[in-house]
Amino acid sequence: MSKPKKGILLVNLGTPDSPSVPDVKRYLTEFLMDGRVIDIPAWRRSWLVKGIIVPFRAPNSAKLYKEIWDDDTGSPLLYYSMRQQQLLQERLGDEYYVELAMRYQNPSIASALERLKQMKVDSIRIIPLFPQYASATTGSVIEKITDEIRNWATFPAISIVNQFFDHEGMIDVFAENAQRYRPETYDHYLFSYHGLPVRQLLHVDGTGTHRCDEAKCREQITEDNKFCYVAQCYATTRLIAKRLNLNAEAYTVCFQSRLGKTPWIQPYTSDVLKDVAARGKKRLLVFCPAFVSDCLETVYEVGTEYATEFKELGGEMVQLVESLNDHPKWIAVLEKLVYSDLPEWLQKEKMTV
Ligand SMILES: C=CC1=C(C)c2cc3[nH]c(cc4nc(cc5[nH]c(cc1n2)c(C)c5CCC(=O)O)C(CCC(=O)O)=C4C)c(C)c3C=C
Ligand SMILES: [Fe+2]
Ligand SMILES: [Fe+2]
Repeated sequence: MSKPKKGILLVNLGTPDSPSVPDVKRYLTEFLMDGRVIDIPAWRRSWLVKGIIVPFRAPNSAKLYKEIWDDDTGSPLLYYSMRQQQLLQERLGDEYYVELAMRYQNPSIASALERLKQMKVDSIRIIPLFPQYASATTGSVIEKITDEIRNWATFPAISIVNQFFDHEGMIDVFAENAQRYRPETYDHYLFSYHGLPVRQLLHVDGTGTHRCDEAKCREQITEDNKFCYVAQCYATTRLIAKRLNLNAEAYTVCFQSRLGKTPWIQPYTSDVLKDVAARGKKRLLVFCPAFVSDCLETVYEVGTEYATEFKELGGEMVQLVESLNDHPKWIAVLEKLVYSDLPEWLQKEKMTV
């Protein structure tokens, strides 16, 4: 019998094929028609997404995508995801086949799974590239993969990394990336995570018994909130802050990229900018630890939009700490996620983060 062949499937969110309006429309339609993203009845979602959100949003989103699109490498999200795939493949060697897929658009999950099937792999390790668990991201990737493989005649051994919000190596890379900006020279620090509609914070213990109790989730991960996105965002923050010796008054956790009129997780980053500017803070260092690759939401929303807004409010500068991208230590973390049977938080005796 030949050596075992192990398949690895990295999955990130997705990006349009190009910054043209038709490609952005196609991307937004697939993304927002996902029932885990816009979690309302299908007929209303279809009417809202196809009739209102996409026609009105796509031309503006296409302009923003043009701002971040590189002539040679295209979308930063796809570029860094491909680098992660390539570098992880180099680290793991030829016993492994590392595939990359995007939840929306290309390379598609169906095509990546088909390639793994054709390679006759014995196992598939699925790594959704979202440190903190959310139904709209990791949950959606798992649902989509399950749908795609439903009719396979034979299943290889399949395993999933469902969260890695407290991975020490990941925390180290964010802290190390901050060092190059001399963090001690800033007068406040933001940890700006992608937001979610509040109504999606149900089932935070996995049984449907508990919903998010934000006041508690800000403090600790427990048995009752171990799948809560908010609790995990605060836990990631505490660990990075500890690595950088930041005390609790020096930083604020906030949530960006709100869509629509329903309440999303608060505080909103745009409100926090106003608040810190009013408190006379001038120099902000901003971390975005929900993203493992730089993308529209980091490069443009934080690096350009929030930076401009903050200056208009009287601030001096906003510095974005780049994401994990192709940092060698991040690729080493991915390698550990390939090997580890249990996530770090399950290996600890008590959940103390
Ligand atoms: C942490 C990861 C993410 C969560 C959680 C998430 C939830 C979420 N997003 C939208 C709507 C949009 N998000 C958009 C872009 C975008 N979102 C993420 C990640 C998460 N989203 C990333 C990495 C990106 C950037 C992709 C890129 O190509 O660079 C967009 C598109 C851009 C725009 O038009 O503004 C939308 C729309 C919802 C509704 C949601 C939760 C329910
Ligand atoms: Fe998003
Ligand atoms: Fe919570």
